[in-house]
Amino acid sequence: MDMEKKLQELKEYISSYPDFPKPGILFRDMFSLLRNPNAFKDLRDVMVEISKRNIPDAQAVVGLESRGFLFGSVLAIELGLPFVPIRKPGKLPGELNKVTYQLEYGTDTFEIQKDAVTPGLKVLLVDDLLATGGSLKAGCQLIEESGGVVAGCLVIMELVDLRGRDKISQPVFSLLEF
Ligand SMILES: O=P(O)(O)OC[C@H]1O[C@H](OP(=O)(O)OP(=O)(O)O)[C@H](O)[C@@H]1O
Ligand SMILES: Nc1ncnc2[nH]cnc12
Repeated sequence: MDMEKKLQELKEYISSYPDFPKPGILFRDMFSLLRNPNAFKDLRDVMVEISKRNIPDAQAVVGLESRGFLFGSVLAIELGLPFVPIRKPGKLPGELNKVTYQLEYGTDTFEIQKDAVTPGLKVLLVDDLLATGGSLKAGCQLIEESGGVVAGCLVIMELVDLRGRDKISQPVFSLLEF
């Protein structure tokens, strides 16, 4: 596979919306890519190759609600690994671990089911997009506080100017840079 060529082509499928959802935000919409079945398949192939190459020891895929579920679940099936969700508060049953993290204004909470993370479990953490890095950092913290190890993070899009990756101490792999 010519990875660079494929990534260039995939980037063309991402639509951009100025001033959504707030003035000053340039929203990168990956649903325009998912509408094209061949582009979605190519994206899947690239995700699988990058994960196998860089995070070969992953034992589970954890996805961040909600757009992270789309890519995390595809990757889990392709890699033959369990899929585990990290959800916003009040959605998961059973015993939970929680982390509260900072948003631009205020705070939010992520939750994970305690029995989904066995001690030392090596996790591949997946989300659609890395902006300020607050969500991915909170996801890493939650996995590690639950006893797991973040072997690596994979995001489809990275907004490089926001320098979100500087907040994350674990390896971060991104497919499309904006
Ligand atoms: O790097 P950050 O500044 O934390 O931003 C990135 C996060 O923001 C979006 O999630 P959102 O909370 O909008 O959830 P959604 O996937 O449910 O739309 C996106 O899906 C990432 O999870
Ligand atoms: N600019 C952006 N586009 C799409 N999703 C986002 N989540 C956070 N920032 C975003």
